[in-house]
Amino acid sequence: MEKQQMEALDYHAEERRKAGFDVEEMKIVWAGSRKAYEISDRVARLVASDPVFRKDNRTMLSRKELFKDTLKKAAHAWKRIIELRLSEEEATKLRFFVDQPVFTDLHFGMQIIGCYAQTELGHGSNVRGLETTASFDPQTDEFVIHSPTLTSRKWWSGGLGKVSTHAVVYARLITDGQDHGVHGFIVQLRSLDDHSPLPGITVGDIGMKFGSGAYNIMDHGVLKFDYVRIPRDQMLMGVSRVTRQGKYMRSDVPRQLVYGTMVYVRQRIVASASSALSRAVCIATRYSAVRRQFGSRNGDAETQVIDYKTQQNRLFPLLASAYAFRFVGEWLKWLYTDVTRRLEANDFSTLPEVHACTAGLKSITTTTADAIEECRKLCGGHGYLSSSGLPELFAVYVPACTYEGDNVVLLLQVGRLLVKTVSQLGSGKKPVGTIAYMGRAEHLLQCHREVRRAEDWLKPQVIVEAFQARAAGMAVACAENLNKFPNQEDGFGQLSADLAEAAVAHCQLIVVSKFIEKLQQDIPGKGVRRQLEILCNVYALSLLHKHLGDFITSGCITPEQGVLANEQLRSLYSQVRPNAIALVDAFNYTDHYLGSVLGRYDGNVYPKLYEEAWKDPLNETVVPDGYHEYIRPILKQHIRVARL
Ligand SMILES: Cc1cc2nc3c(=O)[nH]c(=O)nc-3n(C[C@H](O)[C@H](O)[C@H](O)COP(=O)(O)OP(=O)(O)OC[C@H]3O[C@@H](n4cnc5c(N)ncnc54)[C@H](O)[C@@H]3O)c2cc1C
Repeated sequence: MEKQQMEALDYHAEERRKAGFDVEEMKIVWAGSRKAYEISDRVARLVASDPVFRKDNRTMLSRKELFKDTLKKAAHAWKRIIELRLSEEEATKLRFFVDQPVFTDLHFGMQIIGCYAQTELGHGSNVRGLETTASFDPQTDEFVIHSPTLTSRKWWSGGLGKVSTHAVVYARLITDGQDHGVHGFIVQLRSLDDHSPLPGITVGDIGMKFGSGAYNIMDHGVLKFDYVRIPRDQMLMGVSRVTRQGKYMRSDVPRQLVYGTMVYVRQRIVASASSALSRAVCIATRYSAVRRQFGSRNGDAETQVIDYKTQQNRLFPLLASAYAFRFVGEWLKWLYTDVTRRLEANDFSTLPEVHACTAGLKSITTTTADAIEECRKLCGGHGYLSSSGLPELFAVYVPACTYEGDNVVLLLQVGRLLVKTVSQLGSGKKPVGTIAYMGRAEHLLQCHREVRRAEDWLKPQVIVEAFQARAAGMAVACAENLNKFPNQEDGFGQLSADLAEAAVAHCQLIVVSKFIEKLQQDIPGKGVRRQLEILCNVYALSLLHKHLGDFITSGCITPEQGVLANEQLRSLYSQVRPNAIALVDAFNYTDHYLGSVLGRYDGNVYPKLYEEAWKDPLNETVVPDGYHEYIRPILKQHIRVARL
């Protein structure tokens, strides 16, 4: 009886019954392990049931209220972590599900709060262009930090505006009048007694950012130095140092050590991409199964919009991408361990490739921003409401395309490595890691794909080779075109759009390959592997269809084979369709975390949308503020032209 009642409330019950695989087992695959799943499930429910973590009114708060609410949640999260004696993994999950990060999060129990101040008003991507100076004064054994121009003011640093007491500041190191380029310094900004700025420091918030709620929870800051003195030992002296006499010296510690941290940070970014994308896809999929438009005959129900092939063609590749990004993120965790081990053994051989690979993956997985926007459109008009959760998700996610390296700038770094690899092919130097296939470029470009029927596109080997040949073909074409320029740097500039496209092709190959490798692992649970195979093929063939021009121009497939790939893709969509709701249930998101009326687990969308509308502050009164001043005069024609 109880089950019947539950199902009566579940508008997706029929959809869930259709699933051809074990959802509980898929949840474990998604979480990474049974233990990770159990922790995540428990902590998500804990957060969802705590009224302090409520966030349904977030987009309506003023900036000040929002900032204070964020601090309150962070303090409460910390209290719960202590009271419940949560492990580090559980505490991390708790902050994740609170879904409102603040700069104090990582700092509880510490005496200072730090931020990272590199970007300036005038320069971000071009770090060499930074203007803040750190001049050594041998008389006092101090550095003098100064902002010489308007464009040298630090800008964008998260946590700087109102919260941080200290910053790692990047500035041009000057000793004895000589400029040694940009180095890091630890600078105290605010008093530890009353939080007021120290002498010579001007600091504040840079103002409202894109969207309601969203990243406005964070105090990104502006910072100006007016000859601020810091002791010499506050320079970060890992790779170079300044002696008491003011002599600049490079240490023998390899500069490549910084790569380890970078791989870690980018691995986190890729993981967040799969979280944000899966969230948007979950909302759009559930709503697409509830929403009906057209198609009713003889009094039958209208068609669920998820049954329209155009909806599937837009939605299912995004669903497949969420899984693909999850698995490439898992692989990056392994890569980080591998890099750390190699660095400890002074083995730097794979670093250029690892650097390029993580830069490129950061760039292509943060296209999630476009995917969130597509999910909003997939939800039609209601997707544009704040209560759909999608506008805020988009606004909070979209800067990921810019921070930690502008995506285009990163792709160009990958492109450079690709053409360098091509140019070294004849020298006997073997490409390694994800770029190893370049060693077979000649073979890949001559060889033809064995595809005669649509089903031939289901063979992993065929897919991988097609992606390898496309990436190799584009890199070789760039290298050949580059050779036509007498000056290489001019060539890089002129060909930069092609280089970025070649980099995208290389990175998509990595994601496809890692998905296929995941399928070679032991995957228990009825039908789970089968669903993942379908999603993997959807991911690969939808990319192939989208970039068909690249594949055909590189000569790696024929136009007829492209048509067969599309035919196969349509058949795959039909196989995803009955499993779609279960595939998003496998993300195991609570309604609290999703924060979307459209994405509710029970699909009970319309009464909740209606209810939400009445919560808007505009509806607190039936006659709005401003009626007497501005609406009534129009209606009564009392406004005189002179007053306009
Ligand atoms: C939400 C958010 C949080 C941030 N947090 C921090 C922080 O905590 N600390 C910090 O120091 N900074 C932070 N930043 C700053 C961030 O790191 C920079 O904005 C980023 O590196 C991009 O630099 P930019 O703003 O100078 O962009 P620009 O480089 O000015 O980009 C403008 C355009 O020029 C293009 N472009 C630039 N160079 C090239 C090139 N060589 N070839 C082709 N095209 C090019 C870009 O693709 C882009 O389209 C944050 C930014 C945001 C949005």
